[in-house]
Amino acid sequence: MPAHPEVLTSKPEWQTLKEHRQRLDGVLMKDLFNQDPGRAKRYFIEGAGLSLDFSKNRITDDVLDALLALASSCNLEARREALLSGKRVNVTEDRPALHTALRNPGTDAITVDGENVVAEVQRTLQRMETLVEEVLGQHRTGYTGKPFTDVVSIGIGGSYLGPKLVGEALQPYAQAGIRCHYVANIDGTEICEALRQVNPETTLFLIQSKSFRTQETLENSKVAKQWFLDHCGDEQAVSQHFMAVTANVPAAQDFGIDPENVFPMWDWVGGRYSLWSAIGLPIAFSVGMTNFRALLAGAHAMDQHFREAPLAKNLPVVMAMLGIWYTNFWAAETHAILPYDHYLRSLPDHLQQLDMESNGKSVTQAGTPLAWQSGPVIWGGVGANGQHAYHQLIHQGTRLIPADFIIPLKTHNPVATHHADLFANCLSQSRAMMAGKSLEEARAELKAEGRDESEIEQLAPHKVIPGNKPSNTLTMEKVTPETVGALIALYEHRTFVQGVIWDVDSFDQWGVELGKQLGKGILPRLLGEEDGTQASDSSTDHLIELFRSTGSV
Ligand SMILES: O=P(O)(O)OC[C@H]1O[C@](O)(CO)[C@@H](O)[C@@H]1O
Repeated sequence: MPAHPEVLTSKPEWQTLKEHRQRLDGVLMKDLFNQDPGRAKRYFIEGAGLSLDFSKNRITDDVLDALLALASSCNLEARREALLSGKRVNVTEDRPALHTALRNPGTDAITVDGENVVAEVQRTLQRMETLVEEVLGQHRTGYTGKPFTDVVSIGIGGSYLGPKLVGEALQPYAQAGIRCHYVANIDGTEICEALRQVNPETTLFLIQSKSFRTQETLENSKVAKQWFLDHCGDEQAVSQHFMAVTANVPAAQDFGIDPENVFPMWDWVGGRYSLWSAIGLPIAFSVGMTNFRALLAGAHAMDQHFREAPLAKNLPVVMAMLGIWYTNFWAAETHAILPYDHYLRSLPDHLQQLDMESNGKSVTQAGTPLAWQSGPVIWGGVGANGQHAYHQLIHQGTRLIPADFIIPLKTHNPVATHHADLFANCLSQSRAMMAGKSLEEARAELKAEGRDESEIEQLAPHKVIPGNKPSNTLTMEKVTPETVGALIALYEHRTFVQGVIWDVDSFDQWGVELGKQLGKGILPRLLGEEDGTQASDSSTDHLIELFRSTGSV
C-alpha cells in the first residue's frame, strides 16, 4: 500500500531539510566551530537539572529552525498535550499512556474513564510507603519472625530493566538492611543462582508482571514458590513472603498471593514506562521511599520542562529532532548511549527497550506502511570501557553513529584524580569524533616520531580519523534521585517526540507477540508431548530433533 501523499516526506519542511542536507555535504563541524566562537554557548540548553551541549552536531541555525518547524508541522504541541492530559494516544490498544501521572505530585486531576488517576496513584504510593517502612523498620517479618534481608524481584522487560537501572544508579542512597536481586530470563541458571544467595526465612518475593501472563515471570515464580515451600513446608506462609505488582489481580490470587499483597498496575501505563509505579518497589526497598519520591520529583520536573519550554530550548524535543536528522537525512542506522558513570551502567539496556519497543514500527498509526525509516538500533555501554572496544568502529568504521555522552560533573566517589580522568576521557572522545585527524596531521605526527618517508606513506592512511561524527553531551551535577528521574523521563519524551514525527504508535508492541505464540507450539515438541501440528520449517524441525537427541529433558 503506498503511503498517503500528505505524509511526512511530502511536507515542505521535509523538503527544506533535504536541501540543508545537500548543502551540508562536505561541511565540517570543526570549520563551523572555527568560524563561530559562540557555537558552544548557543547550542547549550538546560532543564530539570540536566544540561545538553549539542554543538557537536552537523547543524547550523537554519537546520535547527527547519527541524523544529518539522516538529510543529507534525502537530507536536497538540500531540504532547494529548499525551500529558490523558487522551488515548495508544491508538491500537485504545488507551492513554499516562506514565507522567505516576510522578504527578498529586495537585492535578487527570481523569481516565471517569476516575482521577492521580488520586489512585497517590493512594498506591502511600501503600508502598507503608510496606517499605514496615519491612525496613523490621515490623513485617518472615514466617519464623526474622526480619527480611533480601527481596527477589521476578519480572522481565519493563517490569525489570527500569528498577534494575535505578537500583544500581542510586546505590549511594541504599538503606541498610535489604539486598535486591533480579530474576528475568527463562534460563534456569538465573533463578537458581538468585535462590542460592538467599534464605527462605528472610526473603520477600516480588512478582512483577502487568499482565501476570508472561511465561518467563510465571515459570520463575513457580520455581521460587516451590523452593520456598520445600524449605518452609507451610502453604500459609506463602502470603507472608510473596507479593505481586500486576493489573491482573485474579491471576495473582490464583497463584496464591493474598489480594492484600497485590499492588496495582493500570492499563494506561506501558510496561517500559512503569518503573515509576509500584513496579518501582525494588527501588523503594533499596533506597527508601523518600528517595523514591525524589526520583518521581525529578521526572516530574522533566515533564514540566517538556510541557513548557519553547521547542528550541526543550531538551527532549531538541534531542529527538537531532535523532530524526541523522536517521532520516543522514541514513544513520544506530544511536549509541555512552554513560560515563558506573552507576548508570544499565542505562543503555533500559533505553534499548524503551526506544526500540516503542519506535521499532513499520506502519503509521493508520496502518499504512512507512515510507521513511523509524527507530534506529539503540546500543551502548559504559565509558571508558567502550573506548577499548567499539569506539574504534565509531571513529574509523564506515558507518555514521551519533552518540550521547552522559556524565555527572561530580562523583560520589572522589578517589585520586579519577573523576577528572574520566571526564577527560569523555571530552576527548567527543572531540575526536568531531575533529578527527587529517592525512596531513597523521603525516606530521609520524614525521615527529622519526619515521622515514616510506613508513609515513604506508602508515598515514591508517591513522586518519575522518571526524565530523556527531554527539551530544548531557551533564548533571551529580547522579541523584532527582537527576536520574529527569534523565529517564528525558529519554521517554525523546522517544515520544520521534514517534510523533514518524507517525507510529509508540505505546504498543505487537511485534513481540509472534515469537510468544510460536513458542507455545514448539515447547510441547521439545518436551516430546506432541509431534507438532503447528506449521514449521526444516530448520526449526532439525533443531528440535537436535535438542531432543540430547535427552536433556
Ligand atoms: O509486565 P509483563 O506483563 O510481564 O510484561 C513484561 C514485558 O513484556 C512485554 O509486554 C513484551 O515483551 C513488555 O512490553 C513488557 O515490559
